[in-house]
Amino acid sequence: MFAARSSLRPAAMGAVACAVRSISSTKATAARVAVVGASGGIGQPLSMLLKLDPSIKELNLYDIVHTPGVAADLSHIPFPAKVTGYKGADSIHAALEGCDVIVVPAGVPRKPGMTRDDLFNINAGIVKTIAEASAKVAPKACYLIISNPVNSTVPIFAEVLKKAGTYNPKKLFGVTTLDVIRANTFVAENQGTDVLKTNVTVVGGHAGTTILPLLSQVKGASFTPDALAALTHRIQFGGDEVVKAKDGAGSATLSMAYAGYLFTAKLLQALKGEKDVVACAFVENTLTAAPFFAAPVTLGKEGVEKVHALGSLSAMEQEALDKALPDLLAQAKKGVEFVQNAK
Ligand SMILES: NC(=O)c1ccc[n+]([C@@H]2O[C@H](COP(=O)([O-])OP(=O)(O)OC[C@H]3O[C@@H](n4cnc5c(N)ncnc54)[C@H](O)[C@@H]3O)[C@@H](O)[C@H]2O)c1
Ligand SMILES: O=C(O)C[C@H](O)C(=O)O
Repeated sequence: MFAARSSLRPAAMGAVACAVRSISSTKATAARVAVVGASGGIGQPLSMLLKLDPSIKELNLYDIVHTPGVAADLSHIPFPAKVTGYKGADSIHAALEGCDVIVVPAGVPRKPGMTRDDLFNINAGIVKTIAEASAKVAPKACYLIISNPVNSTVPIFAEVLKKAGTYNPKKLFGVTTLDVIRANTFVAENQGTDVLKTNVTVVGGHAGTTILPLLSQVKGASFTPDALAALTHRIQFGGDEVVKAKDGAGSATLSMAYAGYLFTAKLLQALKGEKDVVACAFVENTLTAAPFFAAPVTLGKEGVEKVHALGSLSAMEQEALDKALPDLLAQAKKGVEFVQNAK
């Protein structure tokens, strides 16, 4: 339980637009943010939530399709961010240039029966192209990777930046906030507690059994052994629940847009100098043998300020962590080799 309640629910997420708007007159606007994959199931609602954030000055929407329409639509919402649509590969440099934060929900989603790793063959190339453009025109930006499989796409992004000589491990994040908000929802339901006061730390990776909710650290909670096993499984396979319910029409989009916005908003607050901003994210660290591992992170003006230790784990959590590490290592290696072997 590292994150305070406010750290996962920024004030601007009062959800009611007028409440958000009332903040806009009091906060200086500054940030330039790009969304890559802005016309997709996640990209559109995420872009809308970002448009409602008064700390954003410019919102650049890039995709290979439809961005002029999405941008025109969002531009009529009366918030400060200037929204511009960029469509097609020729415009990616213009879209990313000068951005402080680049959020990446580009690529194909799962269908029932698929694992996230099954998306690798298509999404690895997409993410590599975006990383190359980022290294060229926005080498100092923070990069927030949503595209799956996150356990491999983040190492791909890092490897491209390393090749270009622009990699800064403090500024590359795999977005695992959806695992945290799912955990909060399911735990509060199970415990009969206020979901707005529930904060679960989720570490590890973002795929099945690599997702490790630390339920032993939830303050005040008490789980039966059956509930513990069922909740852990539901948090780990929450994505599959949505994929199955959508029945071929994709994976989580709305909850992911909310999660993506939440993490972006936290980062923007920290970049502006706000202190003690903590959120879980999949970042490079030495907590385990895996090169990237989701953990609670203090965010600061330069990105990652501090990666927190995992704290004490139950025997079940330690066992799950030990089992997840070979998968995390293999999935990271697959990403790195994809870039190293590319022509
Ligand atoms: N990290 C997470 O927790 C999480 C949660 C949900 C989904 N996802 C992943 O996010 C990705 C997007 O999901 P979605 O439901 O929005 O899919 P979607 O198909 O609805 O949208 C993807 C968008 O990416 C665009 N795109 C494709 N190639 C591109 C390129 N080269 N450059 C820029 N844009 C490109 C498409 O045109 C489309 O608009 C998937 O890989 C999905 O698995 C991750
Ligand atoms: O399940 C998926 O494929 C999408 C996403 O990673 C999720 O957790 O919902």
